[in-house]
Amino acid sequence: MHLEVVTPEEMGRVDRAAIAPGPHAGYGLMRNAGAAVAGEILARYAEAEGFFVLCGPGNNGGDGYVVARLLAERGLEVRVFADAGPATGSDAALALGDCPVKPEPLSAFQPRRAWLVVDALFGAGLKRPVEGGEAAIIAEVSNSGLAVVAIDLPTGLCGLTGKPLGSAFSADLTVTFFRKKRGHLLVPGRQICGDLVVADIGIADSALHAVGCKVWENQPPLWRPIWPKITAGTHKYSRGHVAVVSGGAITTGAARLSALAAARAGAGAVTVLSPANALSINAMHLTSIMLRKADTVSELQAFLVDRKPSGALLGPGAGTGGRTRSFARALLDQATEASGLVFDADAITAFRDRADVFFGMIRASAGKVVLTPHEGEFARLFPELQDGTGVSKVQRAQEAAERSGATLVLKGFDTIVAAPDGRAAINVNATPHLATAGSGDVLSGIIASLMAQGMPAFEAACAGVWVHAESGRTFGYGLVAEDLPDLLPEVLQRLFYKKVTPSAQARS
Ligand SMILES: NC(=O)C1=CN([C@@H]2O[C@H](COP(=O)(O)OP(=O)(O)OC[C@H]3O[C@@H](n4cnc5c(N)ncnc54)[C@H](OP(=O)(O)O)[C@@H]3O)[C@@H](O)[C@H]2O)[C@@H](O)CC1
Ligand SMILES: Nc1ncnc2c1ncn2[C@@H]1O[C@H](COP(=O)(O)OP(=O)(O)O)[C@@H](O)[C@H]1O
Ligand SMILES: [K+]
Repeated sequence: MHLEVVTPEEMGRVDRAAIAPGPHAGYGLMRNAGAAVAGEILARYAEAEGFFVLCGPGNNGGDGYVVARLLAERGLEVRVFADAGPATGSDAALALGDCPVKPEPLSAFQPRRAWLVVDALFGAGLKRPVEGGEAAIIAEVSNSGLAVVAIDLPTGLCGLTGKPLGSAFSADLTVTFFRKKRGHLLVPGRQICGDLVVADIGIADSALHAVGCKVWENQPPLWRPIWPKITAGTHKYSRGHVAVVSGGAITTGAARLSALAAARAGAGAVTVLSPANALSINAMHLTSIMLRKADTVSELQAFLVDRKPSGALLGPGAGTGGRTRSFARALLDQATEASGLVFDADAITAFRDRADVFFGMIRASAGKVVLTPHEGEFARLFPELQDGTGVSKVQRAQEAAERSGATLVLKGFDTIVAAPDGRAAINVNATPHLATAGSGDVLSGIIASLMAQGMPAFEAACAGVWVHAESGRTFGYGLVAEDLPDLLPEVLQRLFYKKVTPSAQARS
């Protein structure tokens, strides 16, 4: 499985590198692309009574002419619609020349029951909002309810941002080539694409080297090889010790959710640091998790010196005032290279008017730092990068990571993890069932735990986001945040399952 996710511009560079060898290599790739699309159509829509192929003026339209030819050569009923023809001498012009079906104008299009629409209007070359004749035909097809197969990208979907540019098709199936594009995975693009198939059209993997892609789909191969190992010599503190800062008497639940999640994710010891006024309520609800009083910075510092936790989490239920800010400073100041620090929820909001101070503290810290904002919290620290600016969610997270010096987890259905060095991952296994109070507290606890166990920040964040989402999917309807930590063992068994025979002796 290839996990790189490219931009349309990067794909263009890959295409150009692939077609450099000869004058007809471009048309060769186009024929392969069209054959891949036709193959998927025949496999999935064999019962269609006919095929409308809508072709644009560029190479996406060229792919469409290839599909039309291949379907027509099988004796199937095919009608092609196009307004502007391809540029003379282009690959698309060669494809049109080989196509036995004469194009009709878009205005002649009329839906017919049981026919399939093949969308080859615009793909990676979409440059401006879709309007006019193309917008009209998109509306007509949408109203007709006919199934749509999109070539490369549904027309109107921006392959970079995942957002529509003007009118856009909603496809049932999208067939793209070589690698997924960001717009296929970001919302709403992911929904607009329908099923997504990535076809091999003969471009060598090495063509990616020149592009230096640093964005991946978040899947276990990215981080499973460095998931913390346990052996016969492991003891509880060598598995990582996580400190979770609790809020006051009526906001303690969030920290306990995080603490339990940290323990379930493998930390050998977890301590809740509680204000005096919440000690008894925390004590009543904690069993394997330890508890220590920490009202002041000096009490926190004494704990850090005394117990040397390898991870800490500040934010869930912590409050947005001076205690949270001074605790953040103490954690960052005393961190070593082995320390993993997560700042979530209130710890992010506490710095809303002092973002640059916070970023300065993060940069000066020796620790591995992860910030886990949802869009609202993100906008408080990075108002100029908030959603709606036309910039993709991947780029917003990358810029925020670079600016803050922390690994960013920008949450949502399409959570982005971005490292300050430009690496980023797009998560794809979340379920809307995760939209429940406290679910983010569980996530931050898992990430703190994985860093405390030695994982680097980017991989810990990617792994945490994936197992958190997988837990949500495993439960489904009725999920509340309390369920998530208890689902982690099942998810981790599936992830690391090893067959054990009855006579096998344990070696590790
Ligand atoms: N070897 C390869 O390269 C391979 C590429 N492949 C295929 O090529 C596709 C990319 O092709 P592409 O670059 O020609 O872009 P494409 O999506 O056809 O659109 C460009 C045209 O549309 C126009 N236009 C844009 N927006 C518009 C709008 N809103 N409203 C109206 N017009 C608009 C734009 O006009 P212009 O701005 O130049 O005036 C230009 O004429 C890719 O998606 C894949 O399917 C495969 O064959 C595999 C091998
Ligand atoms: N619609 C959704 N689809 C998938 N995941 C979601 C959705 N809404 C929220 N989530 C996930 O649920 C978690 C919620 O975190 P957050 O908003 O911080 O909640 P809380 O503060 O209540 O703990 C995040 O991991 C987020 O990515
Ligand atoms: K298309």
